[in-house]
Amino acid sequence: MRLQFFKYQGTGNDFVMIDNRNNIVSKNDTKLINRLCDRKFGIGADGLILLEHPDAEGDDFKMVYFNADGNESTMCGNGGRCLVAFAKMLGIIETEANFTAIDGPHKASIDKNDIVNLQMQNVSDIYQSGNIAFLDTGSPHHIVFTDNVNELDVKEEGAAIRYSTDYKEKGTNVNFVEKTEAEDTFIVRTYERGVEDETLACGTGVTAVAIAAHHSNRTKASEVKLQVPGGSLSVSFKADGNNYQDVWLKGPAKLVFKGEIAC
Ligand SMILES: N[C@@H](CCC[C@H](N)C(=O)O)C(=O)O
Repeated sequence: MRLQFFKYQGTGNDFVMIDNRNNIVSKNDTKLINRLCDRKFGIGADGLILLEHPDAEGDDFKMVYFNADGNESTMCGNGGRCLVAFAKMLGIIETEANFTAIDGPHKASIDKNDIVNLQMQNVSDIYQSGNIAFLDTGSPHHIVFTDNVNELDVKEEGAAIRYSTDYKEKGTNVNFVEKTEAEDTFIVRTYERGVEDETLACGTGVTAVAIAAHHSNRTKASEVKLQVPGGSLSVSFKADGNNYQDVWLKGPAKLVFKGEIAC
């Protein structure tokens, strides 16, 4: 069988996209999904996303996300943004989208330059102690504020935290963050669970970083700019004490190529 796929990237976080409205891919086929994401034996990607018919009334589509290891996982912010661009390319939406992912409903908009603004879940549960924070923005994120982010071995240091006894059950994503000279701008490098390596960007990760930076008074901005190895993202929110609402993740989402693969 030959499978039609589309490859997208959002600030270098890359995804295989499959239109699964006819159930051509089984969600239990971990081996196949892992192989499609493999950079030597497959297409190559940090994750794979199935676009499916919506379950919820008023939705345009449903998002089902898998990490590169082939396992279904929690929310992917950059993947959600890329899925909106994919839905536009398929003619399912024009400039606005409503869809449901594993963490609940999302709204999004896309402009003529493929800049996608995606509403993320509200956050109120934030652990913060010194240079460390932990919060869930649809996916779990451990955050380390540091002053030498570009000198770190993110794969080695991220893995040590991800597999530590604190997180051993489910694991976590790990973000290393440095504040720039600008009051509202941070540099972020992320180790992703399920990829088990540094990726060029992580949407739920930068969302967590923006909220943690504001919560710990590292910035007063309610629109935070994040510089990641793959480009620039921004996160805006309304803060009321520990409650972060109306949280939006914004940045580019681009088609890289499309093709067919034997499987
Ligand atoms: N790249 C993602 C996060 C994907 C999920 C993560 N790997 C996990 O399993 O928690 C993003 O853009 O948010």
